[in-house]
Amino acid sequence: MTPARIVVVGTGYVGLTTGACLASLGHFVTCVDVDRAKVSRLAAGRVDILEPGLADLVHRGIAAGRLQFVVGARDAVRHAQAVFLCVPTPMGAGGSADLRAVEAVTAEIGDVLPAGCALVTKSTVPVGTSQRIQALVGRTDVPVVSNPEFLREGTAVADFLGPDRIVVGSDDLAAARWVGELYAELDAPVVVADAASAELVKYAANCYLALKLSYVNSIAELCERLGADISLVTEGMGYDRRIGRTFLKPGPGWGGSCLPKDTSALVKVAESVNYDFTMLTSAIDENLAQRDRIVAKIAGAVGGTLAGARIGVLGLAFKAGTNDLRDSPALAVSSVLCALGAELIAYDPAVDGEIAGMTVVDDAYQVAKDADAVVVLTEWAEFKHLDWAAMAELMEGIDVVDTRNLLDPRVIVDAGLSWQGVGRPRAAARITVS
Ligand SMILES: NC(=O)C1=CN([C@@H]2O[C@H](COP(=O)(O)OP(=O)(O)OC[C@H]3O[C@@H](n4cnc5c(N)ncnc54)[C@H](O)[C@@H]3O)[C@@H](O)[C@H]2O)C=CC1
Ligand SMILES: O=C(O)[C@H]1O[C@H](OP(=O)(O)OP(=O)(O)OC[C@H]2O[C@@H](n3ccc(=O)[nH]c3=O)[C@H](O)[C@@H]2O)[C@H](O)[C@@H](O)[C@@H]1O
Repeated sequence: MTPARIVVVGTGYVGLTTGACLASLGHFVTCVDVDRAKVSRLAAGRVDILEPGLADLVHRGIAAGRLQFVVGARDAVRHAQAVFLCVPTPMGAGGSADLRAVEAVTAEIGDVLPAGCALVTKSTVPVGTSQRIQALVGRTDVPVVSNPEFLREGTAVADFLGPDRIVVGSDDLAAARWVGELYAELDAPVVVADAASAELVKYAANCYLALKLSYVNSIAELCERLGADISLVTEGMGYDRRIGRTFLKPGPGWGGSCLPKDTSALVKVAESVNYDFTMLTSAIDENLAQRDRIVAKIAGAVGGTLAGARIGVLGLAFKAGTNDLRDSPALAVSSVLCALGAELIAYDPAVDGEIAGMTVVDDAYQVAKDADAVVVLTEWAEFKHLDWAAMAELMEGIDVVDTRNLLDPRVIVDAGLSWQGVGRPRAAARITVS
């Protein structure tokens, strides 16, 4: 297709990835943000988030004259053919999606958008938002199109350029199709839908993933109580193509910047049409229960009392491959441990700086020093390859709680330590009698 003039508003995980990737597909993209310092850094080619390939695409886009960064959406959109809204939609008071940023940008640019320019929501927004935006713009010559984004943090560029599908929805189907064509270079099915269906796809997908994870954490709990091994159970389940092999790993609960807020928002959307979405509220409750079970497991590892215990924490990010701490289960577990009186020494390969309630150090061995127990909360591969015999030497206690089932229990036991994971049999340290 002929390259289009595109404006992307918001340069976070989604906006920056969208801008840089659309530029790499040949479009002319202007990225806008309210954060002046961020815009200056990006204009100089400096990318702060940990996303493989993103900095490279930004550099190439700038060098090719197809990508620029500015402050001020109102001026930027005057010649745009499409404006992508990629601003935050966090959990608002009461649990619904907070649409203030989406509405603020719409109000800022509505009257200066050129006729025919598509106003595209890539931010995750509840059903009905397209209509709301259309009403706010108050113009019939500006079609509003929902184009939800499914990328994951840590693999944002690869996900954007190799998506499972592209969803475009609008009550103006021609506009939706045109937005779909902006991705023509990509080899992906395009689902063209009405606005409400497109908006709901996003929540339905994220909430399904959350349901799957809560289910797997529940099965892991059953494994512990019944003497089964979740790694074998999920292996056996995963070969069934109807179930699939991904999103079957138990952990300290699911988190991140989206699953928690999106599950909460969909419960609220359901409430607004008098539907009590008990299946989803159960998944949310189960996620809190999982965190509490993990805390209990850690307490058990230090003899039942966390007060005064020194716990070494490996991993703070909400999953491996990102430095994003938003709604991180690792932080949620840590804050309960801290509230119960534990002393926390933490290390994450992608996180530095101060975090309340813990001492953040810059290598894993410092975490082990004098620790009563070491807890793996994020599944960074490097934790697997630590010298666990050296870790054991440094530790005061012998317990390793591996909430991601990341480590090889034999390696831990060979190092003279005890291992316990989630939903798997424990591997106790061998007692050597001299
Ligand atoms: N993070 C993710 O992996 C994914 C996020 N989403 C959705 O995408 C949306 C954005 O999420 P993230 O990229 O994670 O957010 P983010 O917090 O990383 O970035 C948002 C950016 O928007 C800027 N911004 C805020 N208000 C603005 C305004 N009025 N004008 C211009 N810029 C403004 C902020 O300064 C920030 O740079 C959310 O709705 C989220 O649910 C969807 C798929 C994946
Ligand atoms: O809307 C969004 O923001 C995005 O939310 C998630 O992506 P992301 O937040 O990057 O993280 P995931 O990889 O989905 O992981 C979410 C949480 O589930 C946990 N998880 C994931 C997989 C698994 O098997 N087990 C498990 O505990 C992770 O550790 C993490 O805490 C979705 O996977 C994306 O498709 C979606 O676009």
